[in-house]
Amino acid sequence: MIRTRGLTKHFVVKKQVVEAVRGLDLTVEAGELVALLGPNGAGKSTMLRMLTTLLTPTSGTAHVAGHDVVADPRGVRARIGYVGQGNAAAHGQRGRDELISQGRAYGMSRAAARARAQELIESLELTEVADRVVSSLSGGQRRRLDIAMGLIHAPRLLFLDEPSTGLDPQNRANLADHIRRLRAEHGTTVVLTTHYLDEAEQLAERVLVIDRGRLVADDAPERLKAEHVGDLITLTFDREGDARRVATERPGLPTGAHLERTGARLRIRVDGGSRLVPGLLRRLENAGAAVAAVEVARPTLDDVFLNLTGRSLREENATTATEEKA
Ligand SMILES: Nc1ncnc2c1ncn2[C@@H]1O[C@H](COP(=O)(O)OP(=O)(O)OP(=O)(O)O)[C@@H](O)[C@H]1O
Repeated sequence: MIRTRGLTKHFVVKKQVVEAVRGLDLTVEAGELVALLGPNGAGKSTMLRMLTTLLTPTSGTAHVAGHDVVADPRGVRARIGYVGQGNAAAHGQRGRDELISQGRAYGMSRAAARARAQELIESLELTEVADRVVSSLSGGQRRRLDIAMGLIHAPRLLFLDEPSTGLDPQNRANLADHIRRLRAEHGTTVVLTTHYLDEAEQLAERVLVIDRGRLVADDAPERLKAEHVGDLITLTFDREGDARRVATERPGLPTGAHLERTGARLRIRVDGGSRLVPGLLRRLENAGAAVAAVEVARPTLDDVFLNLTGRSLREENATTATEEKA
C-alpha cells in the first residue's frame, strides 16, 4: 500500500537547511494500522504530507496506493483519505452538507454522496449533530466529522495527522474505537501520527518511532519494549547490606539483567520480569536477604524512546503541552 525509498525532505529557512525527513525507507501492507510516534518536530507531519502529495520530496521515491506521489499525485489523491491537524469542515455549513460537497468534489453523484454521508454519520455516531452548523459541534464531534470527510470516497488508505490532539480522554477513547472499527469492518489501511504514547501503544499493532527525521525503530509495541528495554523489578530490602550483597552476587538473576542500587533499593531491568519474581524471591530468602517490598513495572514506549535516543518523549512534549494550554 505504501513503499518509500530514501524519501527525504529539506526545508531552507533563513539560508539554513532543515533536514525534516532523512532517507525514509518504509513499506506498509494493505490492512495495517500503523502509528508514527515521535516528539514535536521529529518529521511525522512532513512524512505524511509527502505521502499525501501535499509536499514534494527533495529526493527519494514514494508509491502510495499503487501510484507515484510525484509522477501521479492525482492518482494518489483519488485513492487516499487525509485528515490534517486543522479542521476540514467549514464552520458555517451543516456537517451533512459538508460531507456531501466533499463527496461531489471526489466525483460522486449527488445520490451516492448523500447515501455515503448518511452511512458515515451513523457509523461515526454523528446522527444527533449532522444537521447542525459545524461551528456548534464539540471538539470530539468536529474531529469525527473531519474523519468522515476523509472517508467519504471510501478510500482504502486513510492518513490521520494527530487525530486526537485537543480531545479529552473520553473522546480520545471513542475515536480510537472508531479507527479500530474502520479497519475491522472495511479493511482500511490506517496511518496516523501521534505523540500520545498510550494511543500508539493501544491502537497500533505497528509503531514507527521517528526521531529527527529518521526511523529509529519499527515493530509491534510489545516487541519494541521487550527488545529495547525489558521490565523493571524494584526490590526494597529491610537492610541496605542485603541489597549490596544481592547486587554483587546476583542470585537467581539472568546474565542480561541490568542492576542499579540506591541504598536498600535495587532496580533490575530484565526481560519477563513478572515470571522471574517468584523464583527470585525464593532464592533471596534462601540466601537470607529479607525483601520488604517488590514491584514489577512494564516498560512504556517512552522507555523505548529513551533507550534509543537518550532523550524522553515526555520531556520534549511537556513543553508543548504547557504551550498549548497557555
Ligand atoms: N514548511 C516548513 N518550512 C520550514 N521548516 C519546516 C516546515 N515544515 C516543517 N518544518 C520543520 O521540519 C521539521 C519537522 O517538522 P514536522 O512538522 O514534520 O514534525 P512533527 O513530527 O510532525 O511535529 P509535531 O508533532 O509538532 O507536529 C521541524 O524542524 C519543522 O520546524
